[in-house]
Amino acid sequence: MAPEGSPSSLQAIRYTRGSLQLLDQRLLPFQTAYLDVPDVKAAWTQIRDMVVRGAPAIGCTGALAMAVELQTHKGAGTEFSSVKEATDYINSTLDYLVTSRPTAVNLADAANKLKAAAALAAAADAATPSSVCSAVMDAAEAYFVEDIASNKAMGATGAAALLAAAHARGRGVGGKLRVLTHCNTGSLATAGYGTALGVIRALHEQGTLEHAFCTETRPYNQGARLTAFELAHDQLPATLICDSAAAALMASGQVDAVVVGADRVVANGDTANKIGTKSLSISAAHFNIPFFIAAPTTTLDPHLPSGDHIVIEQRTHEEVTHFRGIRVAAEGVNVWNPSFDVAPCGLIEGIITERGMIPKTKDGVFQVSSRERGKGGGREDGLLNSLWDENTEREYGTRVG
Ligand SMILES: CSC[C@H]1O[C@H](OP(=O)(O)O)[C@H](O)[C@@H]1O
Repeated sequence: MAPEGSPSSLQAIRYTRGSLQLLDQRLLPFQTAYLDVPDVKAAWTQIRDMVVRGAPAIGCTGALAMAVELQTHKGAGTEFSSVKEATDYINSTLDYLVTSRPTAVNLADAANKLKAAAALAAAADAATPSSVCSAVMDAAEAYFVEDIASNKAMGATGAAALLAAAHARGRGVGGKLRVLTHCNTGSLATAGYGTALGVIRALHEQGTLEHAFCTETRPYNQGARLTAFELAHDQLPATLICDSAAAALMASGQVDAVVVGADRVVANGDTANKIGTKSLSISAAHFNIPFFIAAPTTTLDPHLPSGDHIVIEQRTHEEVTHFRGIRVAAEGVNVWNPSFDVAPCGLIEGIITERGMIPKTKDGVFQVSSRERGKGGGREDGLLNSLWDENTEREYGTRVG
């Protein structure tokens, strides 16, 4: 099962019922290799080691790993002796999965939706362990397929938003935009097409992209290794810059808009994203360049009031001191390596989701609420969105991680 729109060489996730493989993104762009994911334990390690990365891709991987484990190791439910045994196993396994990386909310979002699917199935009159497991596998597959549909919808909304904001500031080249992005938010970070990079793809498809700029995104180099790979693959006009060159590029007048992804958008619109995003939002504000977030509603976390509540993942020293196993920093120095930082809501022009743009209130903050995640909201609800409603909010409350 591969959502259409993700070319095979850019397919981060390969799935059919009972089989899950991940493109090992640590080897890109030098080597294309897929790793099997036999169960949730393997998925936990591959997410932590960033074999797969990118908030939506992490959520999809976690959901599909649960599905594969139930199908191949639990006999699609026949191994459980009761409905309670099945739901208890599913819930505890999903809780373990969420501990692999704390900042991106998508993994917790996927876990909560699969728990909701299990709870709904378990409450049915003729519930059996197999019917509960089947509901969870269906929910996991729906989560995967819905992600690419979300990205396509976001692309269209985002392209219109960037054009309007840039033109309102008298920016653009013959109506076309020069757009700067950070990290990797494309097919390699999602089920396909991408979030912020999906907006850039949509501009290109509409003939309104003048040029794309991507930052290298130290220390994991998602930009230099992954986004540059995607832009070259799609033959988009693109230039790679060092992270430290972003403000100078803006000062040179070559940037009409900035669009980045997200790992967690909280209630007031503060947004956690790859380290360096805060700097970009401050520089964009200084140069009066519109700064947008593109994120599916699976990345919204209305339970946290503001960005200072977001857990920021700290990663290894070696990510900074070494590159592909070769030491590039002096011995004996300490390292501080937060993997994310928070763009303040006041510097964000708009939050682009598959349900449209989340508007800013008059006092310069956003009101991200669970209603963006539940029924309605402009896009035909898939299975999972119909599962996520106020009851689920009450029952599962604040997310883990
Ligand atoms: C659409 S991907 C969102 C987000 O995830 C990336 O982080 P990582 O590569 O560490 O998983 C980056 O922050 C992207 O913007």
